[in-house]
Amino acid sequence: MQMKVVGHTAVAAVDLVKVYGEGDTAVRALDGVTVGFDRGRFTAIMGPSGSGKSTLMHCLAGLDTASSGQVLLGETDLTRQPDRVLTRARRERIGFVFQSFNLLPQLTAAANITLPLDLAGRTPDPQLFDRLVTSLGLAGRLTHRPSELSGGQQQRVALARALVSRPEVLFADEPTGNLDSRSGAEVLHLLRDSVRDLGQTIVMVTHDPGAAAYADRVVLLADGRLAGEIDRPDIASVTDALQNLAAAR
Ligand SMILES: Nc1ncnc2c1ncn2[C@@H]1O[C@H](COP(=O)(O)OP(=O)(O)OP(=O)(O)O)[C@@H](O)[C@H]1O
Repeated sequence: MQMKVVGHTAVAAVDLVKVYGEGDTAVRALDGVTVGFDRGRFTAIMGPSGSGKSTLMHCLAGLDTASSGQVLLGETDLTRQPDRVLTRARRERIGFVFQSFNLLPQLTAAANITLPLDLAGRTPDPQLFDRLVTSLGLAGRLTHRPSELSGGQQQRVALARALVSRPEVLFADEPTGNLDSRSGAEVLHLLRDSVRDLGQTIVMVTHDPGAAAYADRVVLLADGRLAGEIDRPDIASVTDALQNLAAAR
């Protein structure tokens, strides 16, 4: 199946299949998923454990290769690129925020934020850097090392690091999974602000209906297939949808 790339789609999966293993033990983690993610929108991917959320995100982000189907990042079909192009796309076009903050302990917050750009030989845009550290509440923390920062502050450094390169898509994998509820809410607010203020596109995997309620849209997966979506979700609509999916199993 060919999908026409429309200008407002930042990243899309087209009839995406991912099979782990072979023969009797093969697992069809993605079973023909077609879904697009609009530019400048915040989408959460949800579904029961084992439904394929992480696999979908990893394939969309070029961290894993699909068995068949396409992943379109803008106009680039990531499934047809050699490793070096994939590596460049991950470095230059995609941002990541993970549950574990993945900061380098020996570097200051400022050096962690600019590290990917430094490695790529690019100079950070000073205005964007200042705007991000101010809006993320990090201005007074730039010379601190990760061990001198709270979990919430470390995740905000990771967010600044992801945003400072102006990625086409920011992928967030359970970004609040290691945070207390107050720091988690702060990070979710900041994700939403980056969509509103910078036009950032965000795709987030989460188990938490409270986190998903910050998104503009929820995409539901079950057994490796698309199982519905919710526009302008709130906690009640997401909780109901997840309960319906669990009851249907
Ligand atoms: N590397 C792997 N090798 C074999 N099977 C795998 C591998 N990674 C994932 N799977 C299987 O693929 C299916 C989908 O897994 P995936 O991690 O994408 O689901 P998920 O919805 O993110 O789950 P969770 O909510 O528990 O993190 C599961 O059945 C899982 O066991």
